[in-house]
Amino acid sequence: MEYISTRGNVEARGFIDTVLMGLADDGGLMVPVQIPVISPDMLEEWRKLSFQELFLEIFSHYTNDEIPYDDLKEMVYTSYGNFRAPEVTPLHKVNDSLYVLELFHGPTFAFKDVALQFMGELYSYIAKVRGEIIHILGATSGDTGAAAIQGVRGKEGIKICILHPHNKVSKVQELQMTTVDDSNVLNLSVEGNFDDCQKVIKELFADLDFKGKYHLRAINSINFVRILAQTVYYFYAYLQIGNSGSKKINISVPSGNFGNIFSGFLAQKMGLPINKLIIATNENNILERFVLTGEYKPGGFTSTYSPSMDIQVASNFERYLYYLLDEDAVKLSEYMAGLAADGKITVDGELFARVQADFAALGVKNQQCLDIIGKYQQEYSYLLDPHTACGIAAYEAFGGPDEVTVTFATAHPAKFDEAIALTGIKQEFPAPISALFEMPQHMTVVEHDKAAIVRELQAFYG
Ligand SMILES: Cc1ncc(COP(=O)(O)O)c(C=O)c1O
Ligand SMILES: N[C@@H](CCOP(=O)(O)O)C(=O)O
Repeated sequence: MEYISTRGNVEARGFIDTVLMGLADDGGLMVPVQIPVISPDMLEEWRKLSFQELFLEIFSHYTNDEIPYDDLKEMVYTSYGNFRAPEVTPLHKVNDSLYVLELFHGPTFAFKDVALQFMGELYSYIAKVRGEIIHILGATSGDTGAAAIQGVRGKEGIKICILHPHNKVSKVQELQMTTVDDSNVLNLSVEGNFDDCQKVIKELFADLDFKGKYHLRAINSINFVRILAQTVYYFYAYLQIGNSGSKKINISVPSGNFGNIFSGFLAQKMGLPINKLIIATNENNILERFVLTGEYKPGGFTSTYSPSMDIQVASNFERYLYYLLDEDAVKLSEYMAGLAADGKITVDGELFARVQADFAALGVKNQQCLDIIGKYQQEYSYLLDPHTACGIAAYEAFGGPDEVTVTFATAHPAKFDEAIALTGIKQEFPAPISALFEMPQHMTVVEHDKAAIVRELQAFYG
């Protein structure tokens, strides 16, 4: 398997080089030359596999034996050894038409742990066997940063710098990142929003001299390995539901940077028969507007009760557009140039019809999000975090009578008590979260100014 850029100007390369490249050197995103297709018989075989075994099967189609099987296996088992659920991502049945896939049993209580605990092991492995210097640079609206830091803290040969928007992440998210005192971790708290943080890091990755000189590596979903690791739980959820009779299976995904739902799109292309892929967003509803109107137009940032999804510029939209344009890198580059020049992309006609066939989408208002949390607590004694609540609202909007919907629970409610408290519900924090409130914090507050951020990075990476 080789990997190329959505923009067509990067020579094809293997798995490890793709991981190391992160953002493609031509400013695009790396994708496999050909997506492997899993036959229905093979899928049936996979039904009996554990999460870890499924992970190994899926990755074997992508890694070209660049990592010996036993090494990969060890990384996978180590990555999920510290999850609080033996199934890694257990499926919780709410009622006959709704399941919740709990993706929050990792060390930082959010779905990002699933891919990032593995990426921590992978980067550590690459540092050892290839002698590569690993200087991670990432942007976060709260969860990616916490999971990535946890995945690599204290690891030899690795340094990590994470930019988060100052005072725009939840208190628990901030504490998870900033109470880590390992010397290989730097937290920059940027006066701005997540889009501002992501824009700076993308500019730095696109500056090939800077990227090369400081050995910058990506942990955000611009890195294809993040997307691939996230496909595993789509397969796992689908196969765990077992025989749903004649019912079709939908998946509802709280969405922001479009990485998680793109993993579902990839799983579908690999042959997983998902019925509807449902995009759930909050009031930053750029993705809903795209699915409803064909216009993708970032702008009008709003702070909401689901802050991790307060995102306007969705990184992986480019990967989807590439497939929508039938893998035509020239056309894709024209669309992206149009986005840079006009601030929007519009698709119509047959392309727009395909978008509407690929996704359903709902932007959930703040009050509706709180109402859903209250309703599920009252009716099912099941406490949702505000991101998951958006996913449930979208299930309620799009789930059909002959369908079962799996909604992804992307975070534990304890991470977002600011919103939960507004519903009047009092929750108990898990011990590792309570402990954070007693620990000293380490972060540097910086202006939203690229030059100031670069100075911090130069001093840190050396
Ligand atoms: C809790 C939570 N839910 C949903 C999302 C949205 O996921 P994605 O950015 O992959 O669309 C995020 C952040 O990305 C998140 O942290
Ligand atoms: N919500 C995310 C935003 C970054 O998304 P990523 O999937 O590209 O890492 C976060 O928690 O930081």
